[in-house]
Amino acid sequence: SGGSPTGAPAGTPNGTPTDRIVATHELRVCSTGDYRPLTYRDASGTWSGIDVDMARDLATRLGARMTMVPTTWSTLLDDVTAGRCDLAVGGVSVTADRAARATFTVPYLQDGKTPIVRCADLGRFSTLAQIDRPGVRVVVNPGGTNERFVRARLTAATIVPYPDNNTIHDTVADGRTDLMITDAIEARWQAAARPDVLCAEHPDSPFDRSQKAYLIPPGDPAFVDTVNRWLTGALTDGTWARAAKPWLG
Ligand SMILES: O=C(O)C(=O)C[C@]1(C(=O)O)C=C[C@@H](O)C=C1
Repeated sequence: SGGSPTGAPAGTPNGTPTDRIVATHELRVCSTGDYRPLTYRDASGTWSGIDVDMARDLATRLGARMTMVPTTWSTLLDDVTAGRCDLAVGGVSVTADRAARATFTVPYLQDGKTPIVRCADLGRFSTLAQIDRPGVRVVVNPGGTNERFVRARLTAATIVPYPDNNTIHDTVADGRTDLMITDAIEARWQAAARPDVLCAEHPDSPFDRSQKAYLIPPGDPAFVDTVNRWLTGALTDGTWARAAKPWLG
């Protein structure tokens, strides 16, 4: 099943998730591995994170094994639309450009952008007016909504691109940069990981609001339904809470 009238695979150049999962019993999960507490790939290549555990639970429910497919924030959408994975997880924000080319599940988290600063600087970089001044160095990981936010909202501050989102917070901690603007769940986690050094500025009242969801290749509404049913259940039956506990306490 799943073939288009021309015989070419439906959905993406690599067929649909449903067809692939039925044929291979494998769930291929794209993730960047650089966004704790949601997705993390350590130096030895071991994956962890709330969304990684969630994807593993989905795979189990599908009778499939999970294979992680490393991606980056700049290439995630192309990897999904090309069908290089069946699902992308790990803090993916619902955006119009992504929704135009692929399909989001129901959202599982509300979030928003907030500064992460040296605790010694708490209160200095709280508002965008305080941040958007000459000489203020704002570090940003490329390719995602963090970059989009700072490039849209800051004109006077110096935007410092930094490629490795697993070590980017070190640049704030040791003074190479002044702050990062990122999702509150990340700001809170990084601040908790380095108490008295890194502080989340106002994570309960972020600059904007966004929703996190999982992203599915286009053209497989049956798979979207399956994942939505699983996700809706997982949010209420304790599956999400169990995945979150080791990270969020
Ligand atoms: O692109 C998105 O949707 C994200 O929310 C991912 C994003 C980003 O905005 O760059 C968010 C926080 C992490 O620091 C890494 C990536």
